Amino acid sequence: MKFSLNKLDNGGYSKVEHYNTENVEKLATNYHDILGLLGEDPSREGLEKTPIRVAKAMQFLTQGYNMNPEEILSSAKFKEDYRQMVIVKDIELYSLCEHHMLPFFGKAHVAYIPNGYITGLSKIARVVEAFSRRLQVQERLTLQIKECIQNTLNPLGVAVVIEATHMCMVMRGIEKQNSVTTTSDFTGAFEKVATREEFIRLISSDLS
Ligand SMILES: Nc1nc2c(ncn2[C@@H]2O[C@H](COP(=O)(O)OP(=O)(O)OP(=O)(O)O)[C@@H](O)[C@H]2O)c(=O)[nH]1
Ligand SMILES: [Zn+2]
Repeated sequence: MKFSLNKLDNGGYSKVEHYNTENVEKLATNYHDILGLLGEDPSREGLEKTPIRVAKAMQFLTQGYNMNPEEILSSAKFKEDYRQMVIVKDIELYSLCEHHMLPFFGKAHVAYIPNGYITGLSKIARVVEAFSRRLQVQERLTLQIKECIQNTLNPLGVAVVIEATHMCMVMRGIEKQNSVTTTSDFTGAFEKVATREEFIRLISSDLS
């Protein structure tokens, strides 16, 4: 079965240029076979375009591999003397666990204390996006965000907390509907208990 992205992409709203056409077509061929292996009839009307839809969805969900988070941060790095905590909290994230390729999703809270340079606030959220949109484990995601900010901005400290629900623990496996996993990682000034506590207090408060 040969799939062509352009032929099937007739919705008019998809930005084809963001997809790797060759890979989408190869993925679609494989998803066609997977549908058969799952006991479905890939040729029935409702599933006709499913392989190419899934292929595009998977490319979207893993687009972080094509992003360069260090470059994203450096692109909006401004000299500034502000040396207090900057917190961007409640950054939504959607990722895929690398063990089951099932979604995990939740929120990231990120803080840093500038040391001569600040960055554009949206860039912090973009860094979260660049590392989330890959096959991940929550611990590595937390660490990569922290290291990227530390290495690119050289701040006095970085703090990252992620709270997430893993569908591989909800929809299958242990089937715990309400379990939430929290991971955290800190550098520099945030290794001091008082600074860390201030950060935790501010991300827990509605006023921050
Ligand atoms: N540490 C960590 N574990 C994760 C993450 N996402 C999924 N997992 C876990 O990865 C583990 C994989 O364990 P395995 O025993 O190899 O896989 P499994 O038989 O599917 O495990 P169960 O989920 O317990 O059924 C499971 O315990 C998952 O809960 C993550 O982000 N971090
Ligand atoms: Zn999993």
